[in-house]
Amino acid sequence: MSGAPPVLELRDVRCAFGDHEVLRGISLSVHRHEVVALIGASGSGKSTLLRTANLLEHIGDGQVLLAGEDISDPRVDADAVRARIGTVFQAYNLFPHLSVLDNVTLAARLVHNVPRARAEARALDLLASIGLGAKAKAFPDTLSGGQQQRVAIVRAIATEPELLLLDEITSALDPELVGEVLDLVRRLKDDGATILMATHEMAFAREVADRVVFLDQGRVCETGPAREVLGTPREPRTREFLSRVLAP
Ligand SMILES: Nc1ncnc2c1ncn2[C@@H]1O[C@H](COP(=O)(O)OP(=O)(O)OP(=O)(O)O)[C@@H](O)[C@H]1O
Repeated sequence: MSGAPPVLELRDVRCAFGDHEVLRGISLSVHRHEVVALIGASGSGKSTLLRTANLLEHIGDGQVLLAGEDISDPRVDADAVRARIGTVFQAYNLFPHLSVLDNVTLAARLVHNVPRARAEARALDLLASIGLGAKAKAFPDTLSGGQQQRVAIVRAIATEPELLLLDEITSALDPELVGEVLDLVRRLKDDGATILMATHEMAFAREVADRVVFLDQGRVCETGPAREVLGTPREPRTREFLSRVLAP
C-alpha cells in the first residue's frame, strides 16, 4: 500500500438546513481508482453529502479533505477546489446555447487555460470514444437524454479531474436510455477513475462499485464491499431498505 492520502475524505461532517440536520457526523473516504456508491432512501442525505464534497453546501462541522488538503477550511479557494473535481448531476445541465463541443471544452479553456486547439482535440477524441463524434457541432436540445447525459459526463472528465461526483445520473432518463450512460461509467472505472456516486441503481452499484455506503437519516449505517452490503447486509436497516427497493 502506498502512503498516499485518500482522494476524498470526510471526517465527522455535519450539515444542516436551519434546524434540520441533514448530515449527522459523516466519515468516509474514497481512494484513488476506487468507485464508491452512496445508497439510501430519498432524503437520507446523499446529494447533500456530494455537495459538501465540492463545497456547494455549507459544512457546519467536521472536515473535508481532497488529496489530504483540508478544503473545508474557509480560507480555501472554492473555485480552485471545484476545478479539481468533476461533477455530474441528475439534470444534465448542458449549456443550451453552446454546441456539444463548446460545452465539453468550456472548463478546460476558461478554467484551466488549455489552448482551444488542444481542448478541442481532446474533446473530439472523448466524443468519438462514446460514439458522439458526429454530434460535436450539434446543440444539446437535438440530442436524446442519454446522449446529453453522456456529454455531461465527458464534459466532467475533459479536465482530467482527480475525483468524479455522480449524483443520480440516470434518474431523469427514460429506462431505455439508462444502459448507455451506465456503460460509460463502467468504462470510466476501467480507465481508473476515482468516483463517488449516489445511485438508486442497486444492480449497477453491485457490479461497478468497489464499496457501498448506506446512508440512513444522515448517518453512515453500513459500509463495506458492494457484494457484501448488497448481498448479505449486516444491519437491519440496510436489510429493510434493500428489501424495499429490490422488491419485484
Ligand atoms: N437547500 C435545501 N434547503 C432545505 N432543505 C434541504 C435542502 N437541500 C436538501 N434539503 C433536505 O435535506 C434532506 C436530504 O436531502 P438530499 O437531497 O441530500 O437527500 P437524498 O438522499 O439525495 O434524496 P434523493 O434520493 O431523493 O435525491 C431532505 O430532507 C431535503 O429536503
